[in-house]
Order: sequence, then C-alpha cells, then structure tokens
Amino acid sequence: MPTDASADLWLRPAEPGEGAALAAVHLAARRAAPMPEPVHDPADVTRWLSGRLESDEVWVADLAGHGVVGYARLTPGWLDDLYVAPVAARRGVGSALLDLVKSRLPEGFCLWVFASNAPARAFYARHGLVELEATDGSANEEGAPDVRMAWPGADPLRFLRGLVDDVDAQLGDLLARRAALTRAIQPFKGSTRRDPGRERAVAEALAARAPELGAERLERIAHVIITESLEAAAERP
Ligand SMILES: O=C(O)C(=O)C[C@]1(C(=O)O)C=C[C@@H](O)C=C1
Repeated sequence: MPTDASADLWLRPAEPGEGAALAAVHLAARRAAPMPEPVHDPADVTRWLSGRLESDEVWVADLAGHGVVGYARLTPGWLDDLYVAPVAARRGVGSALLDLVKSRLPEGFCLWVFASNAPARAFYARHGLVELEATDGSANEEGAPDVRMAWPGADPLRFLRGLVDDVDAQLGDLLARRAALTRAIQPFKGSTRRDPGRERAVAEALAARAPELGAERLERIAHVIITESLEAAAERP
C-alpha cells in the first residue's frame, strides 16, 4: 500500500565504506526490474561503487528497520543511478530520492534508462521527466536498447536549448568533416554529375541510424548537405 514514508525515511549523504550496501541495493533492484542481466559480478559492483563514492555525489535512503534501501548517484548534469531495493518498493523511497536529486540539480539533469524497463520509464514520466533519444544499445555494456530522459528543471527552454547546443557542436564538427570528404572525392571523378544511386545509399545509411526521421526525410536532408558541400567545394577547390 502506498504510504507516506517520510516518518520512517531518512535521506543522507553516503559514507565512505558503504560500497557493499549500495551494491546490495543495486543488484537486488536490478534483479527485480525488467532490465538486462548485470554484466558484472557482485564483487565488481561493490568495487566500482566504492570507487564512485570517492568522486560522485551519492545519497542513501535509510528506512527504519531496514537500513539502506535505496541510493541516488549524481554527476554534473546527470542522475547516474537511482535504485530502490524491492523490500522497500511502493513506499515513496524512489520519489523521495528523485525529489532530492531535483533539489540538488535544479537546472535539470539527464539519465539513461533501459527501454525494457517500462515501470521506471513510467515512474520518471509521472515525475515530469521527458524522453529524448532512444538507442540500439550498442554503446552500453549490456548491449540493450536504452532511452535518454531529462528533467528539464526550473527553466526547461534554457535547459533543453543547452542540450541542443551540445548536439549542434557535434553536428557542426561532423558537417565540416563530411564536407571535407565531399571535396576530397571530386578530383577523382570523371564528371561533375551527381550520383543518385550513391546518394540514395547515403540516405539509407542515415535512415538506419535515425529511423524515427524516416527514409524520405533523410533523403531530403542528405540532398541539402551534399548540395551545399559540393557548392562549398566548388568555391574552394
Ligand atoms: O561519392 C561521390 O561520388 C561523391 O561525389 C560524394 C557525394 C557525397 O557527398 O556523399 C557527393 C555527390 C555525389 O552525388 C554522391 C556523393
């Protein structure tokens, strides 16, 4: 039954030496959730979390009669871990930790959640987080699709524009690299005619990485990028 846990619940900074307690919560919470199997054994998880205690901001939830039942681990702009042991489920521990994280990162933060973890995604959505990009999992250790979520903080437009700026910085670098390659190829071609087959293949490769944009839209985007890159190359052969 949902209860107001505040009387029994105490949130406090983690202390050095609590790595094993955090690892127990981490592993129990993961086992109980629809998440991929952990790729590290308990000793590794304890060692890793003990190390993170030295560098990251970690808060623990102590529940009367149970001890440490949850924790949140933060790095600048990110909620890296939020785990609650099943023994303390549905007692408001996760919400209390998340409220604390919001107060520690009032300008907003991001987190990664496994796509399969529908209860966690619903929990975060109920608490005002929005879903950003989804991945195919190739960049995480488990190789499982995940979703980036964000709590956009006190000034959502400012926070989300900050994320756009970060991505645009990468996109600008990529456009510069790509335009340089378009330019480098031109002297090796017999004509200045465009190659529609090659351009279709380029658009298909983009569509495989960004399926939500769709092949047709990506074909138009690729067309603009290539047109402008060719024009820039012609201006500076
Ligand atoms: O691959 C080529 O033939 C290129 O000239 C490069 C490029 C591109 O920028 O990707 C540019 C123009 C062509 O129509 C097809 C592709």
